[in-house]
Amino acid sequence: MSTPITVLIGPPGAGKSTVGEALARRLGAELRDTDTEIEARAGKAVADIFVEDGEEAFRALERRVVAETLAEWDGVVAVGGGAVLDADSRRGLAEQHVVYLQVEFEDAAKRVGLNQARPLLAGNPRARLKRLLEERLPVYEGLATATVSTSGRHPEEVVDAIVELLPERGRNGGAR
Ligand SMILES: Nc1ncnc2c1ncn2[C@@H]1O[C@H](COP(=O)(O)OP(=O)(O)OP(=O)(O)O)[C@@H](O)[C@H]1O
Ligand SMILES: O=C(O)C1=C[C@@H](O)[C@@H](O)[C@H](O)C1
Ligand SMILES: [Mg+2]
Repeated sequence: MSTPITVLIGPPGAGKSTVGEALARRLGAELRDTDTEIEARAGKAVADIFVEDGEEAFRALERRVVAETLAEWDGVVAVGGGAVLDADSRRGLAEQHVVYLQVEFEDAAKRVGLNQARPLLAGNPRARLKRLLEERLPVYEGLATATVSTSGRHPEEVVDAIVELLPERGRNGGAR
């Protein structure tokens, strides 16, 4: 059994994957991005899982990957934006050091773009993203050990802010 150094949560466009990579590099640790792990296991992109198997199948796989990752990973973790919607995953996250990456709506909209493969935003991406941010805000805030704003900050500046807030073990790159 291992414990991640920290777990990044936040909505699409918060920069979990980008900042997660940069944070892991800074700490000399490795990143596990649950979306990437799900894609590896399913052998297809997240968007294709949504289309071919449905969101429920995606969420079931996500629940398993989150549980296994929290139990076995000792580096940095980035969880999919909607992983916090699952009660079991929330219970697991409640025992972790969790950084909520905050993003203003306009920044998230710009970062996500309109052409990218984000199945939950299909249809009317701006309206869907706005509602998603509003609905999930209390869930992200409720799980956060620390909150870091990403708007107007370069990913490396976001990493600076996270490192400041990490417990001692994290700042040593996970050495105990
Ligand atoms: N601080 C930042 N400033 C500007 N652009 C950023 C920042 N962080 C990430 N980006 C850009 O925003 C886009 C989305 O970032 P990323 O994929 O890391 O978000 P995410 O939170 O992992 O989203 P998802 O939940 O969909 O996986 C990428 O093109 C990335 O380069
Ligand atoms: O916010 C969400 O619900 C999602 C975010 C992405 O990370 C992916 O996990 C997927 O597109 C769903
Ligand atoms: Mg991501």
